[in-house]
Amino acid sequence: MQWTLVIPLKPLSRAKSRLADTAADGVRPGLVLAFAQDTVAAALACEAVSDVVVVTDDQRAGRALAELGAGVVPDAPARGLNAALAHGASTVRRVRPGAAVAALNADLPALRAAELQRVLSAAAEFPRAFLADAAGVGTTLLAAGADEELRPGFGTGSRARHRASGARELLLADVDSVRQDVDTGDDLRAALALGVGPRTAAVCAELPVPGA
Ligand SMILES: Nc1nc2c(ncn2[C@@H]2O[C@H](COP(=O)(O)OP(=O)(O)OP(=O)(O)O)[C@@H](O)[C@H]2O)c(=O)[nH]1
Ligand SMILES: C=C(OP(=O)(O)O)C(=O)O
Repeated sequence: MQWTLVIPLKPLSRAKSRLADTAADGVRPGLVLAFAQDTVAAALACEAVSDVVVVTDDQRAGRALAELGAGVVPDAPARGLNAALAHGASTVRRVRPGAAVAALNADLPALRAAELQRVLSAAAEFPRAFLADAAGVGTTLLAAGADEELRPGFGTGSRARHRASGARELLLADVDSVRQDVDTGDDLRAALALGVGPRTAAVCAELPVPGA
């Protein structure tokens, strides 16, 4: 089964406020962009991924991610993360009705294509399925097969919300790189320990990140 990934990205200047103590205002937008570039590059390298659509109003990020091969859709609803994801999924399905779609966070700088492949293969067994984040509270991926609405419920406590919505939780071992989202300095250190992509590594080399 081939998937279209829908990746939401806030305007860089407002994104990842919880990383303010790790990356100052002057460097944080570049770090957030590097996370998104490494996420998109790994996603596009996954055999189960036919294409990637980024939902963002950020011009700089849109250009950089299009250069990697992503499609870019403006965040037309401007009503937050879940509205952006629903808009991305419906934009994909206007062009390709019945496409299998999966929402993936843009803050997965350690993402490995082979691990994403395993998650998507497992997701293909269910109408809707999701993967919990490393903290065990949130979600990093929500998948909807052909003819299923995505019905995204991302945000604080989304693991319980997605489970309650009837989506199947994927209980997989050895997919840490798909679970490791980066919200805080500790998350960044955990991602660096897993091994981040080249763009994040380059930005982090300039940061005073203990453990880097
Ligand atoms: N297009 C779009 N993406 C969003 C929006 N809100 C969050 N995102 C993205 O959704 C993903 C998960 O969001 P969070 O992990 O909470 O990221 P964040 O909002 O930048 O982080 P904080 O400022 O620390 O809360 C990230 O890829 C964000 O860039 C939104 O309103 N529109
Ligand atoms: C967007 C989410 O959370 P966080 O803001 O913790 O990344 C989520 O886990 O659904």
